[in-house]
Amino acid sequence: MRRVGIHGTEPLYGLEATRSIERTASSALPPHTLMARAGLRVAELTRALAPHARCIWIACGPGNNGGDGLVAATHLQHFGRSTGGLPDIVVTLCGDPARLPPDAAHALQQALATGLQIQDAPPSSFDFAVDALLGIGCRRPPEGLLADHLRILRSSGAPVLSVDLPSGLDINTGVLMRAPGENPQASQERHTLSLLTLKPGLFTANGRDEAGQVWFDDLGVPPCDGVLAQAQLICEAPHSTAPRRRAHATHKGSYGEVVILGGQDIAQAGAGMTGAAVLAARAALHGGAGRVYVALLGETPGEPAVRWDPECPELMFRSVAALMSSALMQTAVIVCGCGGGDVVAELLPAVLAQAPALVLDADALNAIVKDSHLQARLQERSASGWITVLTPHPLEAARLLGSDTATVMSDRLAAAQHLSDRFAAICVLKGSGSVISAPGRMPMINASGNAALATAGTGDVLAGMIGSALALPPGSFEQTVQRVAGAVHQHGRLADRWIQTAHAGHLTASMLAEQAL
Ligand SMILES: NC(=O)C1=CN([C@@H]2O[C@H](COP(=O)(O)OP(=O)(O)OC[C@H]3O[C@@H](n4cnc5c(N)ncnc54)[C@H](OP(=O)(O)O)[C@@H]3O)[C@@H](O)[C@H]2O)[C@@H](O)CC1
Ligand SMILES: [K+]
Repeated sequence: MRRVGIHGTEPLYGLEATRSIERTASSALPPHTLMARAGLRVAELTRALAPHARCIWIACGPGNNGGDGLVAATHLQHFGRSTGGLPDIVVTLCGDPARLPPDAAHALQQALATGLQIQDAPPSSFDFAVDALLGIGCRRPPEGLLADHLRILRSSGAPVLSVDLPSGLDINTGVLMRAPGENPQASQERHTLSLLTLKPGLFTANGRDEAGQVWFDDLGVPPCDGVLAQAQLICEAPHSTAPRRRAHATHKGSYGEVVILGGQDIAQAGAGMTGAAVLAARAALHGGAGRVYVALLGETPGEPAVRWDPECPELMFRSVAALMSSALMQTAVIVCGCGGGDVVAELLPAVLAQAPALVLDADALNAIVKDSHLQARLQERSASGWITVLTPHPLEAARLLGSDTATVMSDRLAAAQHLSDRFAAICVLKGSGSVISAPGRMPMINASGNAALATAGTGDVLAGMIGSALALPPGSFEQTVQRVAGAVHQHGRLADRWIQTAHAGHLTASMLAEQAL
């Protein structure tokens, strides 16, 4: 058993693949072996997480997830007896014992034979709970007595260990089907022990919040040949642009150029968004790009409102006209959008036609939604081997796909992949558990980051960091995708470090940009 999210990458298996691995492993082992292993692991983790608990509630459901809970309860009761009777183990079972599936029916039989009693109701108070109500067999919102138990479990505030998946969480999408009237405690300590496979739903959409700390045990089953993972979890940056990895005999030209095109001036409709472009530019610079340029949109020709950034004098400001006629359009990574407003639409035909490496964010994405010609130009870029990275948040992704946010959030992996396939681009779908996809490749889910990033401007910082990652000398397309994933991961890691080092106050985007390494 191990803690997940610290090192390397992890394959994530959806429902079909997990069922297939389960079938193959079960048929090669004596009956009930997998459940016996699963229940023992749940009991061991429970003991490790709650060594001083006086009352542990094990809430079992009507399927094999409940069977895991029954095996765990049998072990915990045995451990308790050998250590003087504590903790008190209270087991409930939602479901008709006569209709349990064979593995769970066997687990019940064994449990009763050791003297375990099944209670009619949850304990009035408990200091640790095991959620063995529903696992990968959940297809609809929890209902009946099971929903009642889930409500009690999630509103109690006591720490919870979920077996395999938090009950009601969709294995593939991470969408939580809530019990009616459920009022979860956001501060509740949560753990999930994923069995046999790690599942994509644990790491995106509602998954991160519901699962808490994820643990994994493969139940002694090696990865199966021929069973395809649905996604890959990125727990560590695959490629770093950190300066400490630089060779000695290099110079600024070795680390490429980034141009930020955005940051609408306040003279434009009275809505100034200069800060968005500056944040992206600072992030690109701190992220390691050799030279960073900024071209602000909507300034009066000949009278640039912003000539330099006193807090970051390394940034080089250019007028849009000078930039658009310069060789930078071909040699630099162009990051286009960040606070660009409506003006950006006028520039996009030239940008799409000239920039071999392009990151499109925010207003640039919205402009593309409105113009089918721009969409066609965007699609055509990959034929020349040009790189485009789209960085939508869920609403921008919905607009690009002609759907709505709820539909995007109902299957984030599919939405990102759909965008990549449709526009022949690398897509970073932002939000909890950002998804990185590319045409014809397995999507990735980023494991780093936290709610400290939920503040204005952090998306601009990400666009700048991606720009600096792409500014390195070009590699294969696969390397490019990995660099984008590395930048996304690093962006999340900065926020993780921020909360781990107990900084006072909120993380702002400019602080984030300064640390972008
Ligand atoms: N077999 C093995 O090798 C291994 C299996 N393992 C474990 O088994 C788990 C999968 O077990 P599973 O397939 O029995 O599904 P599970 O999640 O327990 O639920 C099915 C039951 O719940 C019911 N139900 C569904 N939705 C409901 C709702 N909303 N509200 C109320 N009821 C609802 C559903 O009823 P039905 O839909 O049939 O009417 C059915 O009775 C897996 O996650 C892992 O923990 C591990 O030990 C590893 C080895
Ligand atoms: K569960």
